[in-house]
Amino acid sequence: MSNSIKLAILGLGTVGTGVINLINDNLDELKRRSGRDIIITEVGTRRQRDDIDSNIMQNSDLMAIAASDNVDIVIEVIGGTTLAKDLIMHAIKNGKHVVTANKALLAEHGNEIFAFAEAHNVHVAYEAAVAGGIPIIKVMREALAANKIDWLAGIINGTGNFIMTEMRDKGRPFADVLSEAQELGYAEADPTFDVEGIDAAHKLALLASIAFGIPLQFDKVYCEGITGITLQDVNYAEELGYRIKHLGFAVRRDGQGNADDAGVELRVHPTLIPQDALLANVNGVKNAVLVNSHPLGQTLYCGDGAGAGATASAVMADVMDLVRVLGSKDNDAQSNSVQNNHGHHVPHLAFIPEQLSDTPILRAEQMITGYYLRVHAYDSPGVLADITRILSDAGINIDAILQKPAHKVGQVPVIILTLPVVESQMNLAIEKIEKLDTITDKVVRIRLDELA
Ligand SMILES: NC(=O)c1ccc[n+]([C@@H]2O[C@H](COP(=O)([O-])OP(=O)(O)OC[C@H]3O[C@@H](n4cnc5c(N)ncnc54)[C@H](O)[C@@H]3O)[C@@H](O)[C@H]2O)c1
Ligand SMILES: N[C@@H](CCO)C(=O)O
Ligand code: NA
Repeated sequence: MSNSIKLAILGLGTVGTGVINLINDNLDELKRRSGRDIIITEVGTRRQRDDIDSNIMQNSDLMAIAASDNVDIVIEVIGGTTLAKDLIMHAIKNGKHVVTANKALLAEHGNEIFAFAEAHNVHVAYEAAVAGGIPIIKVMREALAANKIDWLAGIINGTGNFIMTEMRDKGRPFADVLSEAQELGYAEADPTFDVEGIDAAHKLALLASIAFGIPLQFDKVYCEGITGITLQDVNYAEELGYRIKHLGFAVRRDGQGNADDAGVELRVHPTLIPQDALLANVNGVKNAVLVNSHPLGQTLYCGDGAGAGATASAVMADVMDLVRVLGSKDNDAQSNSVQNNHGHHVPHLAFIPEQLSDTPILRAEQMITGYYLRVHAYDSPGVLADITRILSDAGINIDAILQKPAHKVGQVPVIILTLPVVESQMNLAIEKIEKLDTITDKVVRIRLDELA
């Protein structure tokens, strides 16, 4: 067995450069832990860079690197879903293990990529794709392997959490904080992925698959971002003892006796959560994932969700796992039983592929959540009674009501918190409220979860 493990890094942006720096900084640590020399042999870059060690081959032909004999593990960190996919498929075809941070690619094409990797007896590792440096993939696939997961909720976009935190704590404008997140290397190449919730939806699709043993179904994730959140709602929520966080939820529902309503909820959206909940106090670029499993109960995993160092940490954790797989492959090859190699790594989606289930993903109207409603009404007698009657007729329980002083002459904002309700019922109730003569604007609604 050769003592060195040869890495190729495709893409030298925030993450690719972070990986080079990590290897330089922690070379001894990596060797002491793995027993191997971890060396970068090739990098894929558009232009020659003079800050790269002259022993590393720089090449703008990334497909050639993906097939190179001088590479054991290909690290894909160019991003995107076209060339990145071709490169990963090419690497797999050429017997290379792959490490990727690319959640967009895996959420959209992961089923195909993982099947292709299984067929070629190699592994595609993706710790960096979800919650940055937090080892959530490893925890859920390995440490929680004996549990049945009932639900998970997480702050899984660092850029969004950074923006919401800075807006709330310092009153900074949205666009300013987003620019800073881009400078710090947190944001996606197209930052609408961060602020419209798409990046969180990509990650949620991955988390849900490894939680419940279902195929990746990004297209079925209900997705709302943070662009519609106003400081006014942030402040009202705080007044009521809640904080607004952008969260992803994957929840198993038994349908309460109705088989049609049994399935999995997959949703990302701003959410009011109690101020004293641990997740409410995860700020800045930090991510956190709360997992409720049986018999363990609730566990919380927290750390930096984006940035060069945190992401490189996750990429290299995958490399270290693959070093062991490569070691065992060498051993298997010696005993002519490469097939056994399957047994040396965890299934891509945590469950063996033939056991993935076809549990349905519930439609938005079937989702069950509490609500924060902001209703603007003329300050006239009976208006509050009309609103509460509509809600109670729809079987919606009110948890709290706050009537604020008029902000325009004669118009008062009324804030209502509800207990969990099926979305279709809430839609009907809001439609009726908006038809009242005393209501002046569209009802603002934000979901609410006690995280119990
Ligand atoms: N930045 C983070 O905090 C973070 C965290 C987790 C995951 N990710 C994911 O990691 C991946 C990379 O993110 P990043 O932040 O490093 O992006 P980036 O834009 O900083 O880096 C990508 C690099 O790839 C290069 N590249 C693109 N196409 C190329 C080509 N054809 N040939 C050569 N080079 C090419 C670009 O020039 C750029 O330098 C993305 O999939 C992203 O979603 C990023
Ligand atoms: N843009 C992503 C990078 C980490 O996946 C974020 O801000 O969370
Ligand atoms: Na991670």
